Amino acid sequence: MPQRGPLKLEEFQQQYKQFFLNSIAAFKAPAPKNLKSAKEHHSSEDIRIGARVRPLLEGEEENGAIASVVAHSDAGSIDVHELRQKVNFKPGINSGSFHLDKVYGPAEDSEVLYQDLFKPLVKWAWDGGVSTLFAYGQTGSGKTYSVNDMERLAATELMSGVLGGKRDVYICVFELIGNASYDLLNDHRSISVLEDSFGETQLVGAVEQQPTSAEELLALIEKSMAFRKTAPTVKNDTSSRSHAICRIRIVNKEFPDLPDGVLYVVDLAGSEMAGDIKDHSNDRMKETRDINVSLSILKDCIRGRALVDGMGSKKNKAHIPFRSSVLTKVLKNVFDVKSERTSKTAVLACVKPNLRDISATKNTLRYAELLRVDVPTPKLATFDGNSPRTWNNEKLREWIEKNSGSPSISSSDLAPIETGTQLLRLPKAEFISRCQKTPGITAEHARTFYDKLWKIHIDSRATASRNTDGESQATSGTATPAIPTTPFKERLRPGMFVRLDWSHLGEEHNIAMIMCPEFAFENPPAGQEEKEKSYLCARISPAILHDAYNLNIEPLLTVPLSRMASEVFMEFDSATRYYYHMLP
Ligand SMILES: Nc1ncnc2c1ncn2[C@@H]1O[C@H](COP(=O)(O)OP(=O)(O)OP(=O)(O)O)[C@@H](O)[C@H]1O
Repeated sequence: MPQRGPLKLEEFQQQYKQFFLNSIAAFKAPAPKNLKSAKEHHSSEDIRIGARVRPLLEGEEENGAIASVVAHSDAGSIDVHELRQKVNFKPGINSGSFHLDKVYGPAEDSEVLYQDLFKPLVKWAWDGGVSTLFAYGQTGSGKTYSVNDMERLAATELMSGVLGGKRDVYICVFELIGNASYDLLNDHRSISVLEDSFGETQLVGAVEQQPTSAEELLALIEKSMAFRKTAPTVKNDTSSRSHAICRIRIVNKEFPDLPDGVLYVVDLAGSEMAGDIKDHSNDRMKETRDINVSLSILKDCIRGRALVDGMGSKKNKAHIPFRSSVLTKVLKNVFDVKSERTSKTAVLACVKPNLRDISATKNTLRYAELLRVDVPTPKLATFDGNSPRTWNNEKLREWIEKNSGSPSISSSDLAPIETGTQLLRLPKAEFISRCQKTPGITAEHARTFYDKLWKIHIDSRATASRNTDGESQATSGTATPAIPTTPFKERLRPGMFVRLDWSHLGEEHNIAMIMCPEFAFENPPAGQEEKEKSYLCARISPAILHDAYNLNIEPLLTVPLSRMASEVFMEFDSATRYYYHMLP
């Protein structure tokens, strides 16, 4: 019977189910658009973006749900199909494909996902690095299910001793709701996220537990989940309305002075679409908006970090707005480009297969695709014997054999495939344990060799930056020397921050930004030329955020040169619109 008027969506989907399934079977995905040459571009090695399509659940199948998402694990792509009613009331199909680093279909179990995506992160943290797994997706898409399985498998690996070496494991689990944070291992007590004077994020008031077996570790994770705030949403009756963060800190007992490994597992709050929140209370609407804003900032941070890693030496020029949300502030050492530690990140976008949820699925996959940043494949710079960053594996191995003392460290144990840059990125504990695979190499010997490699690297960077400064001076022809060793009073310029030697201003208020010389716009009064040179300066004052400062244009201070004590380095964060101290 030809259709004469519009059908209700559910009826329409059921009536044309077979047409839809046939169209899906006949669909051939087009080649991805804008595919850049693999030689010139690659997705970041340290940030892997994957997606998992969960199976249709029993109840969903009984209710006539239609699977409309097809995962192609080999090709790393997911096809998404939408059944639509044309203007003439006939059925049509809209299909599209998303391309990610890894894709897992409904038939693939969590073990495959663990081996592929999460196990390398667990090993990285065990070796002293920073690793993070994010699970993201619509409510009810399987985030908690996947995260629980990853934690279970990781707990067994971390506590069974198979990873080698002696470590103590500490766990802390907390949740973030808006700007508030709560300890999930300590009766849901409130905790504070603060940055200390070393720039490290501290969870003040959070309790860390030290499990001694996989069972204890899992029991703690389970206990924490019971405290997690849940409230019913339209899509999932026990939807998580908070970001839950499980932080596992791994202390290397053999080298306690080395930085601890950190493994974060972040079960992000379910994202909801406008249609799903229309019946919510104002509080719930605000909560949902906060969640969506924090997910958007997280996206900027993950993309920013991938771009920075891909840009290499230009990294100080990039801005990553990690201070803009509590979630990304907590994960500062994952995103802060000034942190010398290399971090590895995996994102798992979880989606439902149902036709009914296709819009949310497309949003999730679009978000995941945005996180996957193609970066230029680094070209190895011209070989320089004094710069490890320019060494390919062959040159690096030659150098190791000749320079690692007696007995010499086996280069095939220390750097079987790595280039100089890759070896420099290894966590120190991993470097030492690789050296110790050579018989007769002590930890002391390995440490000294690590320091030797790093000394050459740092010297080569200092030389390069001196050369660059020299070049920029020569090309700009400016008389102002750019080398930091020049006394700051000889290179004053508008925008420079200086600490003032005026005790009455107080510790926190004695920094100012130079605007211009005192008589930049008018002639000095007669006799004034003879006096000491002064500058108009704008003072900065502490803001409400910790360690943040405001710039006060009014009233300007007139500061004589003799009252300027030292240069201060500050950076402007456009997201919070505050200034922060930074290292020179
Ligand atoms: N891969 C899977 N295999 C079988 N069942 C799954 C799978 N993934 C999820 N499920 C089931 O789907 C339902 C929803 O999953 P889950 O609670 O993990 O969703 P969620 O994304 O964490 O939702 P929310 O954000 O609302 O907490 C659960 O009943 C879970 O057991």
